Amino acid sequence: MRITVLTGAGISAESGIATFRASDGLWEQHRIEDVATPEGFARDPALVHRFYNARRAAASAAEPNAAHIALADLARAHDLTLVTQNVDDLHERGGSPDVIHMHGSLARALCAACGERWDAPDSMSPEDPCPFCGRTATRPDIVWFGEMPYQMERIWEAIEGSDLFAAIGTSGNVYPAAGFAQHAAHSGAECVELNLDASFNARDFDRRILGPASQTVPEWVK
Ligand SMILES: CC(C)NC(=O)[C@H](Cc1c[nH]c2ccccc12)NC(=O)[C@H](CCCC/N=C(/NCCC(=O)O)S[C@H]1O[C@H](COP(=O)(O)OP(=O)(O)OC[C@H]2O[C@@H](n3cnc4c(N)ncnc43)[C@H](O)[C@@H]2O)[C@@H](O)[C@H]1O)NC(=O)OCc1ccccc1
Repeated sequence: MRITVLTGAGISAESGIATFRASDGLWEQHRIEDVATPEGFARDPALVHRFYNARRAAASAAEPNAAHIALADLARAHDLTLVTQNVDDLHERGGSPDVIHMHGSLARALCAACGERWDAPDSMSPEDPCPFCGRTATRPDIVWFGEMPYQMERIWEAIEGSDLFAAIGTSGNVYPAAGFAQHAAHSGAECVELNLDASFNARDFDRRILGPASQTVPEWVK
């Protein structure tokens, strides 16, 4: 079966990584405008680097959970396209061979001057020179609000060719990811969401499986 799976912060919650909209979520402690926009980075790059250095430390201290591992099993049994909004590497450490990080990755750095990318050190600062052009315009390789997500052609193609589309642990209010289920439904795919509670775009799904992902995903994959 051709399957496209979209994951969000909820799949990494049980690995101890904060989600965005929970009461103790990331957006409770930081204004999106300050830490996840190009304008915020231009205003205060040191603040933004501190924010992502802390998330990079949290991600490396975390372990993949049963939901990440179950999706690696699914990839062995089916033609799976795994798309994540998450910037952690728990899918890869959970055994998933090929993950599309549509919002970028904590593991990579990007030079805003020459566009080159390289493996990010644990801690980055505005003074870090680009190893390619030497200029100090280094940023995390993360897609911020107002920026175009990565590999969108490949994602739309996978969705249009899918028999089944599943969204796991995402609240469905950030676009274009929140529009994938509707697009999949229009392309004839069956749509299912696995979440703690119904998402903002719940109407786009044929059915939903409620509960913690580390329990529902292995059950669903079986
Ligand atoms: C706020 C929203 C309204 N704004 C947008 O959508 C904007 C603007 C916009 C575009 N189109 C629109 C249409 C309508 C309205 C607005 C827009 N979109 C953009 O700016 C996008 C880019 C958006 C990407 C921003 N970057 C992120 N992340 C990286 C940074 C970082 O990580 O720091 S978004 C970030 O927030 C989103 C958070 O959502 P979730 O992952 O779902 O997390 P959340 O906490 O919300 O929910 C967790 C869920 O899990 C569940 N859960 C919790 N625990 C568990 C558990 N244990 N088990 C199961 N489930 C669980 C909970 O119940 C909950 O449902 C993710 O996408 C995440 O990646 N870019 C763009 O449109 O570019 C254009 C363009 C076009 C041409 C040329 C140039 C540009």
